[in-house]
Amino acid sequence: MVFPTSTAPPSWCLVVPVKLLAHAKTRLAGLAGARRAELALAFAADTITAALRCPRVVEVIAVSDDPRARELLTGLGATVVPDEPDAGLNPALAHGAAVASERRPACGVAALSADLPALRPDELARALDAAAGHRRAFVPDAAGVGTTLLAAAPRAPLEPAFGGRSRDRHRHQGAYELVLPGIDSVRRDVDTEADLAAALALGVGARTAAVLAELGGSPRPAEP
Ligand SMILES: Nc1nc2c(ncn2[C@@H]2O[C@H](COP(=O)(O)OP(=O)(O)OP(=O)(O)O)[C@@H](O)[C@H]2O)c(=O)[nH]1
Ligand SMILES: C=C(OP(=O)(O)O)C(=O)O
Repeated sequence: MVFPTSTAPPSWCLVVPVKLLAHAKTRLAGLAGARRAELALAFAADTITAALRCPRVVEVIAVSDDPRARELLTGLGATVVPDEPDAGLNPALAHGAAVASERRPACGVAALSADLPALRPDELARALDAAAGHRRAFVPDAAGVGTTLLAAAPRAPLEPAFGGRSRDRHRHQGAYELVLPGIDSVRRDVDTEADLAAALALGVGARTAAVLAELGGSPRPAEP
């Protein structure tokens, strides 16, 4: 997207939900065994590292009660807030969005899945730039069933409806569906071993690559 020279591109505050690692990525238990929590944390860390490198992103707010996640993600530069009201994914996202709006009232707020280990900052910028023209907009996941990014303009309510077939839910709510070329890494969430193979083909971040290497694979890290 081209912005007039006198106008800065819109800035965004991202909200990234990270549930207790012991309960995360259960569909990867066969692959990761006892390292499943480690792998879930690596996904979140790579997602947030890429998000923080995106020039449109001024702050990443991780919503998590997991002590290991809180420590690592704070060290990466995220702002970490408690998982309130402790009522599941969408209430956690609404809480993070409220914190984001209070801290950054001039910014758009976008919820981003924590399981995007191949995420690239330039592709995230492309998606956020496309979202900027809309009150609410979303990116469907690679399978076309769920959602990986839900964005709201400054002062617009986020109204997250993630979980299961959230693509249909967000569409029926009236959020604009972003259908764009060149955002594969934003859409590539990883729930299953097949998803992970697809993410590896795109190139995963360093922390995911390291955990997979310890598990015996030979992943291809993403370009910096
Ligand atoms: N803070 C917070 N994040 C959540 C909660 N539930 C899910 N998430 C996050 O939402 C995203 C999607 O999570 P799910 O699909 O429910 O679970 P998952 O751990 O990815 O995978 P499965 O165990 O295979 O279902 C991930 O980033 C999770 O960390 C919650 O109650 N609180
Ligand atoms: C929560 C979601 O993702 P998943 O369950 O696929 O991780 C979603 O797509 O709304």
